[in-house]
Amino acid sequence: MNSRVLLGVNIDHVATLRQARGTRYPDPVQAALVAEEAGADGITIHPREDRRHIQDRDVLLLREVLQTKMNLEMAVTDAMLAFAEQVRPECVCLVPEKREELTTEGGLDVDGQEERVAKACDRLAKIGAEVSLFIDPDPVQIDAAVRCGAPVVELHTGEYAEAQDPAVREKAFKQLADAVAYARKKGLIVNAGHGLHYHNTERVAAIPGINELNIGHAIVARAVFTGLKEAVREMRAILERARP
Ligand SMILES: CC(=O)[C@@H](O)[C@H](O)COP(=O)(O)O
Ligand SMILES: NCC(=O)COP(=O)(O)O
Repeated sequence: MNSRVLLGVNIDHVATLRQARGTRYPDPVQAALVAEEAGADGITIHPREDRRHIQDRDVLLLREVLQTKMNLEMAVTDAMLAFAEQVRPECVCLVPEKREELTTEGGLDVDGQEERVAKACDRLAKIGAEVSLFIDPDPVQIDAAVRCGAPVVELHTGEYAEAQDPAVREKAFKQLADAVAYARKKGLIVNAGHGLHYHNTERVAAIPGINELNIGHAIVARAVFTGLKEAVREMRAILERARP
């Protein structure tokens, strides 16, 4: 029987709500503990270079209190690598960042900056972090990830998740499913995420070979109406339904 699909809950946008007024609430640290109680297998946080949401204080406190695993998303910069060496998360996911972007727009171009990414992977492996590369579902990028020595890739599901035209969505889904199979053949652990919500996640979770889905914005949005515990439980149930 296939092992269950893991759920990584990204709590960035709890911090977005806090930063909107500069208050001390809602606290993403409290959100992480609630998400863990509700069934999250890990907590994803993305201290962006502009610190628009997650703050260093959040990361340092979470390091002390998380009971599952910390997946630290970060840009490939010396400053963020040094921060990861200070924090020592279980997992680090290297993502592209542009200050002007509303959210992550594409996957990391590993193929175009292989030496830089390989050095980052090596530096993070030395602190015992499991390194994941957030890439488009593209065999060229998957091959580059293998060359860089990353054991994990997280495939960007944005094109599938945000497609309005059914034909475009189906094409993006097939590209994603083919990329999962290709990456698995290369011996990689395959995660996925970005833009997944309560109506488009089940079929992604059902793709054979998917290890973990990282989902945040949709869970936090649902939590506004149902509460975070229920929102995580509902997403957990979708993953169980996809792969009983
Ligand atoms: C890489 C990815 O898709 C997300 O994990 C990332 O955190 C998105 O950035 P925001 O959380 O700032 O929207
Ligand atoms: N890496 C994807 C992630 O952590 C959450 O992305 P989203 O669900 O907030 O779009």
